Amino acid sequence: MVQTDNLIFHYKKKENHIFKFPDITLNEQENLLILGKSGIGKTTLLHLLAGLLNPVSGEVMIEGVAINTLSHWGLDKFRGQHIGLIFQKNYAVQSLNIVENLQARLFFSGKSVNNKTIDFFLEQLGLKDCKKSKANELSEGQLQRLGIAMAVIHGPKVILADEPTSSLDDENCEMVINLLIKQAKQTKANLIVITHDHRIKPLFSNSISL
Ligand SMILES: Nc1ncnc2c1ncn2[C@@H]1O[C@H](COP(=O)(O)OP(=O)(O)OP(=O)(O)O)[C@@H](O)[C@H]1O
Repeated sequence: MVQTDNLIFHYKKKENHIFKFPDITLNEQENLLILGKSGIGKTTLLHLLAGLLNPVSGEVMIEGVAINTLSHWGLDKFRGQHIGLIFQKNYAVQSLNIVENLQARLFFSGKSVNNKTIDFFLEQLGLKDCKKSKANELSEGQLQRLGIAMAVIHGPKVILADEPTSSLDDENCEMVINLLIKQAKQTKANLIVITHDHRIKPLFSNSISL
């Protein structure tokens, strides 16, 4: 479950540029697409939802926990266990191969490393043939799909995706969104995608525009 209440934010260096975000309420298994033009604050909202930024006022509740009340350490732990983040940039460890990156992700979220689960995601995301390739040997599209696998492999309750399809062709775009929707359904998670990629709008029944 995800709920926000009166979220207001500004960056320290831009105190007169105030963001006021619409309230979001997502019950179990509800997904949301957040649309909006470049620079409107989509990534900012996603970072507030992930607790990477602190609101000036207002609250973000995830699975009944007001995440902004957690300690720095508590928030890191909560995020590692319950939130799957897909960034515009990929944060895979460059010197590790695909399988090692996924093993590390599972290890750091406190989940047992299950090679069957890893193989399942590699198959679904079309990464099986390059599973021994290091991250720095992958194409942009392959890196983006690795980022998606890293975000969902530990079964988070909330999946937050920032432009997950920006470097994907039409075929991979639909495949990735369908996989995210399927994964969210399987683990009864909420999926929130922010984008200005209008190809994915028909795949969501629930959307807001900033
Ligand atoms: N760390 C920062 N410090 C100051 N201003 C920032 C910072 N990050 C973003 N901004 C500003 O906040 C505004 C919103 O940025 P944000 O990245 O949230 O927009 P966006 O809707 O995600 O854009 P895009 O679709 O281009 O990724 C922009 O004007 C941006 O310049």
